[in-house]
Amino acid sequence: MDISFSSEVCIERARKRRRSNDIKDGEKEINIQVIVRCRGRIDREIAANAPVIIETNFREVQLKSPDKVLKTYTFDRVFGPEADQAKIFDHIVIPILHEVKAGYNCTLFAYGQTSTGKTYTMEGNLDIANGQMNKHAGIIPRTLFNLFQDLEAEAQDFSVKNAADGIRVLKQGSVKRHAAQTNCNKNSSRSHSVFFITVHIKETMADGEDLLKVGKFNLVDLAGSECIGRSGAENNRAKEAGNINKSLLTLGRCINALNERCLHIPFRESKLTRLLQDSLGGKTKTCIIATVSPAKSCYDETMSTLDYAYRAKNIRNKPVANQRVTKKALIKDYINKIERLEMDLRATRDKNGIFMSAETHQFLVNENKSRKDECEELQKEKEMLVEKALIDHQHRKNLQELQTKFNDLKAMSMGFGSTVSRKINDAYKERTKEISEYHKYIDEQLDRFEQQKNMLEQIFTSDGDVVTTFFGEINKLRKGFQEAAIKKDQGLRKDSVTMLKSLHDELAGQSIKMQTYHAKIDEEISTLVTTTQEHIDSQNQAIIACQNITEEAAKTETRCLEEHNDLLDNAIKKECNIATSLNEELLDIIKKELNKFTNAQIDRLKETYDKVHDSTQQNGMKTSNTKYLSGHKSQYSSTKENLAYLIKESKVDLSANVNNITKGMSSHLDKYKSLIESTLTSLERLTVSANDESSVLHKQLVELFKSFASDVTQCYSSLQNKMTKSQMELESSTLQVNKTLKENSNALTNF
Ligand SMILES: Nc1ncnc2c1ncn2[C@@H]1O[C@H](COP(=O)(O)OP(=O)(O)OP(=O)(O)O)[C@@H](O)[C@H]1O
Repeated sequence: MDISFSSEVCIERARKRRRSNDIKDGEKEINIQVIVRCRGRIDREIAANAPVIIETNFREVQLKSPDKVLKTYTFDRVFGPEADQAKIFDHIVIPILHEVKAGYNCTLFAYGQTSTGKTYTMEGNLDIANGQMNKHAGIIPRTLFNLFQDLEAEAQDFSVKNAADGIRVLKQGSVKRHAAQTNCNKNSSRSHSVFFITVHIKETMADGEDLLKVGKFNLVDLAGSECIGRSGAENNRAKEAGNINKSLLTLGRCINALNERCLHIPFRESKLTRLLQDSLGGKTKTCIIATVSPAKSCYDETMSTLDYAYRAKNIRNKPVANQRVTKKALIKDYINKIERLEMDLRATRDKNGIFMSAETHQFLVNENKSRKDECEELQKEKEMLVEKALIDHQHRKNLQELQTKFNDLKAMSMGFGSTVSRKINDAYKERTKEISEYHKYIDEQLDRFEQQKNMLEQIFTSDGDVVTTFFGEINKLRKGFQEAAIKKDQGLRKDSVTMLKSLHDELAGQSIKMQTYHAKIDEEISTLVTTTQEHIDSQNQAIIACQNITEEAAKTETRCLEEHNDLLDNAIKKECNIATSLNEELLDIIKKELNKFTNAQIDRLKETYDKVHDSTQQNGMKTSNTKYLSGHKSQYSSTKENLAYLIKESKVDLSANVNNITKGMSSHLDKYKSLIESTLTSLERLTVSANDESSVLHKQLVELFKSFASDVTQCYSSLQNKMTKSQMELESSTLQVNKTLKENSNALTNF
């Protein structure tokens, strides 16, 4: 259970200031301030000879084993066992109090394992002797004393009369705060405590108008952060520890989410984080005091506390000073609030409607409507994102197809390259073959020439001149032929080389083009893949955030409906019980009255009869007036019979009436019950379809209750009519009986 106490301090500064001096907020972002306080060893640790593993040094904490430093953490400030309560207050709290007095909202909370000194730091010893606080007094009493010291110097007007008054408020709260013994701490706090101090500072302006500056100081003493097993908490203690762990776990998750700059911070998942929402990443100035034990036995918990605190250091808040308001505006604001609360109270007392004022109901309806709108917007956004995701999917598919095509192209181009080079090789081989064949042919021709030359030389040896001339011609021819052959060969070679070169050049160009093309496609595809991936990632993130918000909204909505449902449920049950007990009481009264009446009538008749009988006997008229008496006797007995019949009839009538009333009542009661049951069923149905329109739910609830109220009124009025009718019938029967009795009595008198 979370407990919060509240106290208000109002400081009036008579100092006159000009309006132009108002502080304008810089709205700068600042980190949460994180302080570590390590206490000395407590008796239990000394008795167990627990070695000390922590060393503190101005801004550093070192976790040590006997011979080496295991880990070093740096914080805004670190205090060791030598730092007493006064030092902590002077160094940490005094600067915060200045901010509070300047109109900022500030939060200071103590976090740490059980028995590390959170409560000692926040509350300490609350005793006051001779108007002075104890030297072990913690931050809260010192804050109160400090504020009231200020008041004694300058103030004239305040709501909490003095520091002792404030400490009394704190003590009252502390009594309610659940404390129990665990393995680690004799007097362990099993809940979180939040002490709010609101300081109103009045300043009178040059024009005589009063301005109020409001600063709030939230002092939070969290329950121990230890794990259940280690603390030795059992049964209910373990359950408490579970709840504590849940809220501290949520606090840790919020700190992590803030640290990682996540879109969604799960503040609403626990009451503690809902309370501290503005203190974590909000407009409040926040300071965390992490308390640790120096003992080795607490090594794991100390490390976890220091890690937790270290993460919190990165959270950034944007403190904004509260607007100064005129006294009138503030009072008007308070009056409005009080009026709203009074209306709610009246509505609850009168049990009219749904136990809340129409304004609050309207406010809830509006809130539900805006939630519904928000849900619809989120739904639309979700649909849009799903659509986009589908497009992305298609995009991906296209990309895959493109990739396949590209691979095919690549394979094709590689195939083409190898075909071309094979063809070139083939052509080259062919040409080489052709050239070598040509060479062979020329060589053969030359051989033939040589043979023919030799032959002709033999034939023409006789005529030297002719032969010489002939051979000269032949040689000329041969030379020409050789030259032509060489030329032809060269030409052929040159052509082949040129052709091969151009083919080679063309191929090289093609290859470069191909490579460029490949590179370009590669680049395009990788860009496309990266962009698509980024796009998909961001869409996925947005979808997750959207889902979280939607789930959160749905949860809140369901919780809200459940609360309303419980409220209505209780109201209906209460009404039903009242009606049943009223009806039963009424029936009882009627039955009793009827019995009383009937018995009285019978007694009276019996009495009259006895009197008559006695007087007849006493007067001795039995013998002399036998005839006369027997006449009267028969008249009397017939009158008696008549009377008995009349009484019987009226009794029958009365019991019929009672039956009728009972029947009517029980039928009304049944109707009433079935109405309540059907209302409950509709409520359950409405709760089940919590995602349905909340405003419709509200309308239906209002309608149901209207018809319920009119049915109840009808039931009561018909009941009342029946009662009146039966009362009238009773009266008339009574008159009839009285009349008959009178007649009987007259007859007896005459007799
Ligand atoms: N700085 C300190 N100097 C002297 N004694 C201290 C100091 N800090 C804590 N102690 C003592 O240690 C014991 C445990 O402290 P305290 O009850 O404040 O722990 P806690 O962290 O609030 O524990 P829990 O989470 O179980 O409530 C108390 O007896 C307290 O007086």
